[in-house]
Amino acid sequence: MLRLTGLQKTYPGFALSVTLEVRPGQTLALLGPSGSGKSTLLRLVAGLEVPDSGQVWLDETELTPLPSEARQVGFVFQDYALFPHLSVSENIAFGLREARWDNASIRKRVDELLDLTHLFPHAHKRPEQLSGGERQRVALARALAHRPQVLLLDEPLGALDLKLRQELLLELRAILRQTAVPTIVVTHDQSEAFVIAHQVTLLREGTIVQQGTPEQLFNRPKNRWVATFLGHRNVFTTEQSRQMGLPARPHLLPQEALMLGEGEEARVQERIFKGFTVALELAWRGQRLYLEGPEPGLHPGDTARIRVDWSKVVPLEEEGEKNELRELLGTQTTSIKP
Ligand SMILES: Nc1ncnc2c1ncn2[C@@H]1O[C@H](COP(=O)(O)OP(=O)(O)OP(=O)(O)O)[C@@H](O)[C@H]1O
Repeated sequence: MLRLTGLQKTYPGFALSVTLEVRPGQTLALLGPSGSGKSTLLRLVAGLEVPDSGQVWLDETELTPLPSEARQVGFVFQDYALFPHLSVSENIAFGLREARWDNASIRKRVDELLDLTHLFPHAHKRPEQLSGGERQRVALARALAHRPQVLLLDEPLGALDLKLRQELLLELRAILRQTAVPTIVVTHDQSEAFVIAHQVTLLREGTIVQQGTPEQLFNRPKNRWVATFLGHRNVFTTEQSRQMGLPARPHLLPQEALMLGEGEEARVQERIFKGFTVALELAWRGQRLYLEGPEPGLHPGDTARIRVDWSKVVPLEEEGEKNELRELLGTQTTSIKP
């Protein structure tokens, strides 16, 4: 188990302060906007930065006083940092030679990793002869070579184009599940975090805003900032909620709370064809509602009918509001009957 307890680091105009755990075999995705402190957190765990206070623990061992090379941490950097003059096999073997493994053990370990990352056909190529996705896998194999106790991946797919990212994401997920090393993956892409991680930690300006499983975060976002960051539409302020007849606090109306074709009248304002789905924007109770689904046969200017399942509406905290209040209000979800 990897534990960060009261870990703090301050730069001019920025303060990171985190406490979190990554259980054995689990992947934690660190999600947050640019500048929220994701890379700083990884660097603190890797021993590339010294914290102002707090500790990093691996099981019962405190890593904080140990230099980076003594921490048994595997790190994949955003740019992969491969050695350009070495072959794939030599890149993977590099750290093992440095650690004075014997030749037979190195050969065996490199073969295992070439197999795990499907790189056998490319073993003798140099990085410049590889595709972006292949380079990414070499960096991963190299980070895993010395059987690290912790794996840290900083935007592991960030340098790749969208299609390749999607392909490699599932592969990376499979490799991480197979290696079962506690892993922290930094990403700023919520869908990537959801696919890859058992737990997601959402960081904003150096502070953890919310953590939980992907389902917990997505289905029960804490406040409007989290809901919007995770890609939700229909996120309303207290004032907008009041106009719709909801209690006086912010709310999320998730897609599954909205039923088209029955209920109150709403005016279609926008229609966006997206291929597999069609998105509509509806004017309803003084607000704009966003709906996405199968072809509705509706166009701007048409009158639609919409029914809201109030039991599925999610009350949100005002930003900065205390957690206790949310727990109290969580029980009120089903009592909304405007
Ligand atoms: N060595 C440093 N000296 C001073 N400030 C730093 C240093 N490293 C990071 N920072 C600042 O700390 C803040 C967090 O940076 P960090 O790189 O951890 O963010 P991030 O969430 O990883 O961002 P991105 O997604 O853009 O990579 C930023 O405001 C950055 O300017």
